Amino acid sequence: MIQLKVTNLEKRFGGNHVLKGVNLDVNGPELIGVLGPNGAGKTTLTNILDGAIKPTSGTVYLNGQRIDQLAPYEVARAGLGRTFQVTRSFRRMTVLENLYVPALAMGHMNQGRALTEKAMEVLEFLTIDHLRNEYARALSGGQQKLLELGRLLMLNPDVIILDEPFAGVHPKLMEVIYAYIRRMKAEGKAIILISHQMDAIFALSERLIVLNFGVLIADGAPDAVKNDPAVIEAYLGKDEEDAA
Ligand SMILES: Nc1ncnc2c1ncn2[C@@H]1O[C@H](COP(=O)(O)OP(=O)(O)OP(=O)(O)O)[C@@H](O)[C@H]1O
Repeated sequence: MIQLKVTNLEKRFGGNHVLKGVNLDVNGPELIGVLGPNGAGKTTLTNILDGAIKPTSGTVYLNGQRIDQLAPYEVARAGLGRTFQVTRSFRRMTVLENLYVPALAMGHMNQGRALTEKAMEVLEFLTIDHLRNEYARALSGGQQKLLELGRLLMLNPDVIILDEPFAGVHPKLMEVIYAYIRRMKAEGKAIILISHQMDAIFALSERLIVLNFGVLIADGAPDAVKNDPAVIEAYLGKDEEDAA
C-alpha cells in the first residue's frame, strides 16, 4: 500500500516559524483535503513534500524511502507528483509534446507508439485531444490546468498533490477535474487536495486536515472537522461570547 509519512516537520524562514511539528500519515487509496487560512503553511508543506524546499527539521518518508533531502526530480522518481497553484507548462511546445517531456525525463517509457498512445488516451480523458497540436501558450487557464493534470497522468505517481486545481476553472472543466480525481483514487493513489473551494473539498475528501499558523489543528472525517471548535475559531475568529 502507498504510504507517505511526515514526522515532526518544522520550517523556519529566519524568525518566521511557519511549520510547527506537523505529523501526517497518508495511506493510499485515500483523498485528503487540506484547509487553512491564508499563510497557514499549506504551500510550504507542499514545497517540502515535493523537494522544492528543505525542512528545518523532521522527516518525510515515501513508501519507506526518505525523501525530505532529495531534489524535486528525485522525489518525482520516488513517486510523488504535484500540480502548482500557478500552472507551469512548456509554453513553446505543443500540448502533445508537453506530455512527452516529463515521461521521457523520468525514463518511464521508451519513445514510440506506447508513449503516443498513452498521451492520446490522457488527452481524450481530459477532453483536450482536439488541442494536441496547439502550443501550450494558446490554451485557456482551465485548459492549462488540465494539461498539468495530464502530465501527472503520464508520470503515474503514487502520491499526487493538487494545489488549487479548481481556481479560475470553467464549471464544465471542473467536472473533468472531478472525474480525474476519482480516477486517480480508483487507481489506488493517495491524493492531497489543497483548495479554498469548500464545496469541492467537502464533495471529494474522505479526510480533512486543517493547518493554522503552522500547526495541524485537526485531522479526521470531514463532518467532525467541520464542527471542531478549534477549526471554527481558526476560520471565524473568536466566538460570540468573547466578542460580547
Ligand atoms: N520563501 C519564504 N521566505 C520567507 N517566508 C516565507 C517563504 N515562503 C513562505 N513564507 C511565509 O510562510 C508563511 C506560510 O506561507 P504559505 O504560502 O505556506 O501559506 P499558505 O497556507 O499556502 O497560504 P495561501 O492559502 O495564501 O496560499 C507565510 O507567513 C509566508 O509569508
